[in-house]
Amino acid sequence: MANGEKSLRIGIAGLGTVGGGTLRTLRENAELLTRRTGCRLVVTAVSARDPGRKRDLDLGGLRWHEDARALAEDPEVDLVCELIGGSDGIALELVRACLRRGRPVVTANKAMLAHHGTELARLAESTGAPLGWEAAVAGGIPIIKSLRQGLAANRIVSVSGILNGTCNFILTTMRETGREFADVLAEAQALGYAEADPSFDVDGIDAAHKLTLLASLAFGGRPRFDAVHIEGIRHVSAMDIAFAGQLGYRIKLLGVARMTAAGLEQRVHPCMVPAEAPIAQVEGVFNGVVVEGDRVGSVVHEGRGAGAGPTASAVVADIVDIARGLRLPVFGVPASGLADHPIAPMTAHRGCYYIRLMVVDQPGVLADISAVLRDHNVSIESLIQRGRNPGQAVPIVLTSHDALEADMRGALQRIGALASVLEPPRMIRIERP
Ligand SMILES: NC(=O)c1ccc[n+]([C@@H]2O[C@H](COP(=O)([O-])OP(=O)(O)OC[C@H]3O[C@@H](n4cnc5c(N)ncnc54)[C@H](O)[C@@H]3O)[C@@H](O)[C@H]2O)c1
Ligand SMILES: N[C@@H](CCO)C(=O)O
Ligand code: NA
Repeated sequence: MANGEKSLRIGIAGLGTVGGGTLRTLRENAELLTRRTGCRLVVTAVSARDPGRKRDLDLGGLRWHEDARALAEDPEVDLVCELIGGSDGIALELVRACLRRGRPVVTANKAMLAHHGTELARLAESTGAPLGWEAAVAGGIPIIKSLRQGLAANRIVSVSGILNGTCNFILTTMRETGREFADVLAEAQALGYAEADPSFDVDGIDAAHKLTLLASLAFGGRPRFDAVHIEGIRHVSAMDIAFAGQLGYRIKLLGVARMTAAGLEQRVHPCMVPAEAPIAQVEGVFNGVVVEGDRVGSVVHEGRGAGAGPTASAVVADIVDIARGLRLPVFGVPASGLADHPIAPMTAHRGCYYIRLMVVDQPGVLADISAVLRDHNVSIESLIQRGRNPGQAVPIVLTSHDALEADMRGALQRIGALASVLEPPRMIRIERP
């Protein structure tokens, strides 16, 4: 607060989807926010890359910084919102500079926190500067507050979620319309959901950034992005979406973190989830996170995970916390106490699997495939082979009982090498969150 007057002066770095939404929310809900915090939340300074760009925002009377890092030094700023993005570069330099001098920071930047979370948490703790990051995971869903505060009594068993709105929008639209992947991606980009580099969305990287942070908070460990098993949705085909429907499943890109006997399992990949499960009902750009606690049981969170309004909702909530004087450890425990959990390799994962093979329609093919599965301890739960096309390619779909990933991979390698199997096998894990 400046000179004892009841105001908190905010500097915003980055005036894109989230920065613009934040400025608007602070202005349009100003009176309400003042009543809730007891002080005026007033934007005094901004920085964006292109001062000449036409924006639908009134920037009159605001201090303009060519270099966002100047916000860390601006004497008319008490709190900085870092809404530029990118794991390194200006965003990281700005946040470091603010925390070093004890200036509060609110950020939506999951990439930066997934890569530099431990360092930034230590820095924040060393100067006592709050670092808010509710907007970084699942946009408007208050999942960070839920884990850090509401569920603080629980030993967390698992966290599973739809953490990328772009992928969920694409998968939902593909299922509903039968449209192509690339066509739907362009629409998600136009709607402001996608990352600057949309491969971050569709290759699962953005979801992995968010999972890294949720796992850190849930299990009190250092954020370990490098230890997440990541697969994206580029290879999910219309045929697999249709078979999932026939089997009573929907395909979702899930992030799952849980503590197993082999260590912390962190994985992001397409999953088949039962169509009636709460997470399967989370559609379009919505995100959903299911937390399993040892006391509370299962808690389901759902809401908008991307876009200007929902993300600004989370950014401003963090500003409100800081204005109210709330100070909480960045990852739920003091930074010096963050554990170094052993990491479970993906080959140690156990679960059920969907396998689709394109095979030559001829006698003996199924016998060969089931022999390989038997040799690798994989037990078949169900099998679909519909239609006939003698001598030509037909799909065979199998689902397995509980199996070890290492066994499944071994089996698929041998099955893929059979002369009667015409394309690389497609495998999608079945999950029941
Ligand atoms: N869009 C969403 O729905 C959403 C949701 C949650 C989190 N996020 C995160 O929020 C952050 C911002 O995302 P966005 O969607 O608003 O991106 P955006 O591209 O719309 O906005 C980023 C802004 O930063 C500005 N910028 C770039 N380099 C700069 C520099 N050197 N100095 C000052 N400004 C600079 C750009 O000009 C742009 O206006 C990212 O970390 C993103 O991952 C976005
Ligand atoms: N690109 C992200 C934005 C929200 O973090 C998504 O689609 O979910
Ligand atoms: Na959130």
